[in-house]
Amino acid sequence: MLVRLSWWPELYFKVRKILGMVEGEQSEGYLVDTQNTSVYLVDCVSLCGDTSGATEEKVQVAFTQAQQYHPCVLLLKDIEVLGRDRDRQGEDARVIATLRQLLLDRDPSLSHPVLVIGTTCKPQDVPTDVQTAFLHEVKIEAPSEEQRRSMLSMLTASLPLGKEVSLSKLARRTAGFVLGDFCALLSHSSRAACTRIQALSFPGGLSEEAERDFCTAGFPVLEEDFGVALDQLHDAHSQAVGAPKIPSVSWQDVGGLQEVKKEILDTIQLPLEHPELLSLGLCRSGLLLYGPPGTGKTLLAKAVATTCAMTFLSVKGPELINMYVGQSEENVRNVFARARAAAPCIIFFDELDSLAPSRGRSGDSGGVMDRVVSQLLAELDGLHSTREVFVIGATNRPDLLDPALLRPGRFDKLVYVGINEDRESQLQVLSAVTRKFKLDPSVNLTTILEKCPAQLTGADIYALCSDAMMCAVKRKVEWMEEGLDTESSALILTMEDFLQAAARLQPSVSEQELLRYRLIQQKFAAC
Ligand SMILES: Nc1ncnc2c1ncn2[C@@H]1O[C@H](COP(=O)(O)OP(=O)(O)OP(=O)(O)O)[C@@H](O)[C@H]1O
Repeated sequence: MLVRLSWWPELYFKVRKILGMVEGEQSEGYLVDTQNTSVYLVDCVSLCGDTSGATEEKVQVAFTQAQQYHPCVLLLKDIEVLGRDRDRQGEDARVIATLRQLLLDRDPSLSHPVLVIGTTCKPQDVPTDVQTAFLHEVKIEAPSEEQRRSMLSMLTASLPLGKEVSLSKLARRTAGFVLGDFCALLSHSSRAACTRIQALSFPGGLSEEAERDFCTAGFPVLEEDFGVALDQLHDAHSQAVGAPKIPSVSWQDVGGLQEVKKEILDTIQLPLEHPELLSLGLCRSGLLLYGPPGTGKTLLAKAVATTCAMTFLSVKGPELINMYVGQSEENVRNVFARARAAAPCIIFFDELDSLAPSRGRSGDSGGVMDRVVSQLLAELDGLHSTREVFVIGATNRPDLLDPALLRPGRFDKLVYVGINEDRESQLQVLSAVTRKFKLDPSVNLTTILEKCPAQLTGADIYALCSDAMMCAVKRKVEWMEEGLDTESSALILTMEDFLQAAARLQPSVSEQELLRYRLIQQKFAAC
């Protein structure tokens, strides 16, 4: 693939300067330039032999071959794999020495040298002797919105796009995406377009040959196809250690919790809207939501991200813990790096207590958790220089957290998210959850709540509604079997569905647990 160097201006000017091209010229360039410069691409994995000698020989051959094409760029992909022994733990001194020598020894008689560019996504794994043999080090950050737009416009230049497709909008929705992600986005969108057209025009399916002809003829990719592809990619990403994504939870989806909403918005929205306040250096970047499970902590954080048009990176504490030495700390570092790349961003740490328990008490022999907590503290302290990344932590057990986490400048704002104990707040939640349902006119939400236990979390009310929905679905299926209803008619929930569900509803937080949470709340309110 051609890589447009203007996306990475620093790299662009260095390459042009070294290749002897006019310095400071403003036109855009490609890695494969028009001035008779070739790129000789070598995947370093293919250079790894069974023995040090074999690897050394392959490396030498690669350099000799590149020399034949000069002036050229020798692009060594994933250079960190060279100079590692076979189990990738220790270093292979022989290969490192050879590579260093090849990098440093250039034929001065050549007017245009072979320019060696090494690429890596793990700079910490590149042996120091190899790293220091390179003259320049260019860190390629995740592309900005403008660069993403420019990438999209180049990659879609030959694609027939629907009129309503806005590349600027797509660039805004793809914070944190890199070039590879855009290539995947395009192939997923084309596939979605193909599936859509086939389903519409050829419901019976196509023969293999007809399908090939159809694909060759081309078809327009619409905004909805990009939407499908983006959802697929975001889902795939979030299977790994979370990927930033702008959620679609509105305040209407959150019932009650007015006070908590206000506290969060004051902490996050105010500094974003009034950056002049930031210059005083008094802004918070961390907020801790605590309270019983299912009270809407995650939902609240998502709603804030949606309202402030921020990307949302959700990470569950245990997901970051890894058995390999140093990997857990690196996972923590990566989360913050991803968030910075997708700024403005909210990092939501769910189950924070499992990621940052009190140090010295976690009981793991290698002190892994202590190191993770220290890394997390360092990253939180570093947030003061990156103004657009906020951290929201959520936990059911704030008493288990390392106290250093709650010091000023870190998670210094604690907000209790409790269960709904009065019918008024329960009604607000029930109205929010049933907002998108089709209800029979006989449904009276207040009467339903009177039949429910006195103390309910948001998740309990959600369970009540999904149970009522199941009753309605069962009834509809029965009616359809009897020929009394059709699949296309809307699913309507009746009062009877809700009453059946209410009779079965068990509160998820017991009286005893509630008492414990109240004690915790009192303890932290007094701090
Ligand atoms: N205030 C609320 N308004 C509407 N729905 C709510 C509310 N609180 C909770 N819910 C519903 O309950 C579900 C679970 O809530 P959520 O995951 O936000 O709770 P949580 O406090 O983060 O739980 P946990 O501590 O177990 O992670 C939500 O998906 C939502 O459907």
